[in-house]
Amino acid sequence: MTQGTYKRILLKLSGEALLGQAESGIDAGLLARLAAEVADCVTGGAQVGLVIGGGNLFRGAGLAAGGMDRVTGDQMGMLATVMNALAMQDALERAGVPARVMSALRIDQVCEGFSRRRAVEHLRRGRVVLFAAGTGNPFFTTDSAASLRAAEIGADLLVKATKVDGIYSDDPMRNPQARFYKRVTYERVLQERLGVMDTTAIVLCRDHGIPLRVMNIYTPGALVRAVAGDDIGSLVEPGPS
Ligand SMILES: Nc1ncnc2c1ncn2[C@@H]1O[C@H](COP(=O)(O)OP(=O)(O)O)[C@@H](O)[C@H]1O
Ligand SMILES: O=c1ccn([C@@H]2O[C@H](COP(=O)(O)OP(=O)(O)O)[C@@H](O)[C@H]2O)c(=O)[nH]1
Repeated sequence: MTQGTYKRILLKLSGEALLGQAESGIDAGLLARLAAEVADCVTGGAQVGLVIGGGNLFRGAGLAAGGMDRVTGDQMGMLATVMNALAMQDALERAGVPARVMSALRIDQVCEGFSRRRAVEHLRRGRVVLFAAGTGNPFFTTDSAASLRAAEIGADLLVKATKVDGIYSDDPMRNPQARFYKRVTYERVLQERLGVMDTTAIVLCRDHGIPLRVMNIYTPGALVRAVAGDDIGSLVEPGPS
């Protein structure tokens, strides 16, 4: 990969990781650092779409485990992603980068509704677009929303910034013996059920030929390097398994 390979990227930020050192909600310092990194990518000429999870606030599956109706829980999870997106929009604008939240659920007094054409126009004008409320449907995840939006906007890279350094042979949080994969095919991720991203998201990336890079959200400078085409974290790409 050469420098500046990627012109339009979709970045998926873990909601859960936004907790950082905070006891609940969002770690303000971490948010500001991430916003500064996104700003560096934009200054460097990349168009950036962002999907933020909601796991620091609510997850439908967790609420359902406590007895709540699953669809209601997922709706709360989607609204949680809107809150995170608003916080990031604010942080980006304080970092000097214009940004627009577009929600898959209509909340007209708070942000724009999602429209692919308007999203692409915002990106062309140098605005970061924050795709909030996931896909707008229950039973999906923000990983799937990230793949979906990446395909819709024609992103040439999807970056998943999460709590681990990349993709391993097993969950590295549970199995310290897990082997790190620098490069891996979509097929292998699916066949070996490598759990770093859900199956729907991986299949969408595979079917639309979108390269996927998985990297650690806590590594300073990692995003700028990923956008510049540096071999950081793990890369999922087409090819024989
Ligand atoms: N094979 C694997 N390689 C890497 N991470 C894995 C793997 N299997 C499970 N995981 C776990 O997946 C997590 C990332 O997915 P997820 O919990 O959906 O996070 P996020 O909040 O970023 O969406 C990692 O923190 C890691 O513990
Ligand atoms: O298209 C979507 C995306 C998200 N969610 C809900 O929003 C929650 C937060 O998203 P996610 O778990 O993907 O966040 P992350 O793991 O990135 O923090 C999910 O658990 C779901 O309950 C949903 O119902 N539909």
